[in-house]
Amino acid sequence: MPKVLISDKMDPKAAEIFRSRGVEVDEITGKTPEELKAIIGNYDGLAIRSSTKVTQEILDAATNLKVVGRAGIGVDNVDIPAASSRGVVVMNTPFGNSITTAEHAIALMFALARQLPEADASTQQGKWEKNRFMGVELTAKTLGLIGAGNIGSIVAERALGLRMKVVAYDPFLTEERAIEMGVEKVDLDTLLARADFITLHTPLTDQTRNILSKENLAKTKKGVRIINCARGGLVDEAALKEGLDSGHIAGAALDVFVTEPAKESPLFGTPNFISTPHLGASTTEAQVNVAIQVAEQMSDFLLSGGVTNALNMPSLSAEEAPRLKPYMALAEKLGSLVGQLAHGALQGVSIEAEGDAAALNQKPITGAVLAGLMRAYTDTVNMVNAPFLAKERGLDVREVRHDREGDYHTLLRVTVRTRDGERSVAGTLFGDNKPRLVELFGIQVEADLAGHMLYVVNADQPGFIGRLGSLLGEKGVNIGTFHLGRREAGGEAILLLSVDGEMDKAFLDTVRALPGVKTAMALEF
Ligand SMILES: NC(=O)c1ccc[n+]([C@@H]2O[C@H](COP(=O)([O-])OP(=O)(O)OC[C@H]3O[C@@H](n4cnc5c(N)ncnc54)[C@H](O)[C@@H]3O)[C@@H](O)[C@H]2O)c1
Ligand SMILES: O=C(O)[C@H](O)COP(=O)(O)O
Repeated sequence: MPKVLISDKMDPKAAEIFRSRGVEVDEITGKTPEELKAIIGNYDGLAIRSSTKVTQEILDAATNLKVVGRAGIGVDNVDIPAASSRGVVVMNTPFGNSITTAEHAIALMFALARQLPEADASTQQGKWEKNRFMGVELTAKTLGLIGAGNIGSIVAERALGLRMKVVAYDPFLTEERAIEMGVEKVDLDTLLARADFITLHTPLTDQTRNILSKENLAKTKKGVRIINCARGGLVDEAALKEGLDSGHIAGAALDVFVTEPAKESPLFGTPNFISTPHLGASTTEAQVNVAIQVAEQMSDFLLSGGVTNALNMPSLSAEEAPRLKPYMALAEKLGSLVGQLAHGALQGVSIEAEGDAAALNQKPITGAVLAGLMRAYTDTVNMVNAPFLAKERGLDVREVRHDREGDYHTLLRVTVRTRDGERSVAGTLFGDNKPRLVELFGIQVEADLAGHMLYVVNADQPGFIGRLGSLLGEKGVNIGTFHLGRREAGGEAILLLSVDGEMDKAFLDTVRALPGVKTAMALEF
């Protein structure tokens, strides 16, 4: 009988379902990482919320682990690459707590508008300070939504019901979807300049970290009120404190903090600052939803191999799996490459299969392309929900099969359409199972897309590769593989290098400063 550990506080429904399905379950919460390491080897499944950190170290000790189930949305507490490399499936419950979290954001918006916590404390101290607490109305105010995914769209719907005007910044939001949601799609600077209230609903990624930085907070309207129910790290907490102290920011409400549990913070005690201890998902209804979903999903997987809402595995029948697996790895890499390189809101994507690939079931391949593509924007996407999310967001997805065979016996081509035009990448399988990029934006380049990669577009000039190599050497960046392609002699050239470590902004800026460099970006696979 498979055995599951529930390591974070979860609704009792989860344990009930595991037991009724024939899965043995232990509920042991509040363990330190060391204590968890000592017992994790006994379990086939681990059911968590946000407290348990599923690190590489824990996974190393989890010799029997097959599945991690997150009763909730964010999986930033799980090392997904480490889990994938150990064959551990990671699942979440992407919709079970969205309404509840959106309601918390709205509750905090009201609390800020009317200074409810301070008014409550003062009244209960017998002060009756009727003149101290002058609030603002929400009606006709502008709400700036940063991130218009599941939770963001529910917040927008509620805010429109409150007769607010909603402006949204989300690179993934299409004009059509914005119109459907009744919001105005704007760029970040416009949102900062126009919003009376700003609410954040993005995952924490390299692009969103510090999205409300000191610099961006300075661009906000005087008197702005800020709400963060998404992830700590989206707002610069020190700059927020300065803005509140100076009076530029009229109020701020944080449910999430850079360091959690947040036992101390310079923000604590600041007038017009409200905080809650990561309560976004904490309602009876949401906790029952996510507990039931995670227990059902994990039981299905452990008992029959059924896969739902996995972040690192497609849903597949046992017969198709071996043949499709390398194609899906190729598809996800091509999607991820084009997602990381495409600029501007995506409008459409076409997935073409040629040669042997044309004979395969296209759905898992499409799912893998879309999951790779959208992972640049959301960490809740997986191969199963990617096509649904793409449809919901108005992305035009086309699948094309060509019977013809070109230079390769099998080929996948992914073309994305943005407002700036079309961009296309193509790849094949070497030896029927090794994914290889063979074309990038019309340039022939052969590369294995893996790990940390440096992407450089430069003018094809003698001496350039030497200069780049010397710079990498000086900076102590070790090159793993080196791939080169060019449009024509003396024209535009592309370099793709796999390197042994992460590259920071300062390093990329030095590459960008080399003569002839047009673009330099860090890519992750
Ligand atoms: N406080 C809580 O208890 C609580 C509860 C649930 C979810 N969350 C968090 O809320 C966040 C949103 O959840 P969701 O379900 O709506 O996720 P989602 O994936 O449906 O939506 C995220 C949105 O952010 C957008 N986005 C990505 N990068 C962006 C960028 N650079 N700028 C602007 N927008 C960008 C994406 O395109 C997407 O539309 C997640 O981080 C989740 O972990 C917190
Ligand atoms: O991402 C989520 O689902 C929320 O952050 C909820 O986290 P919790 O389950 O720890 O309340």
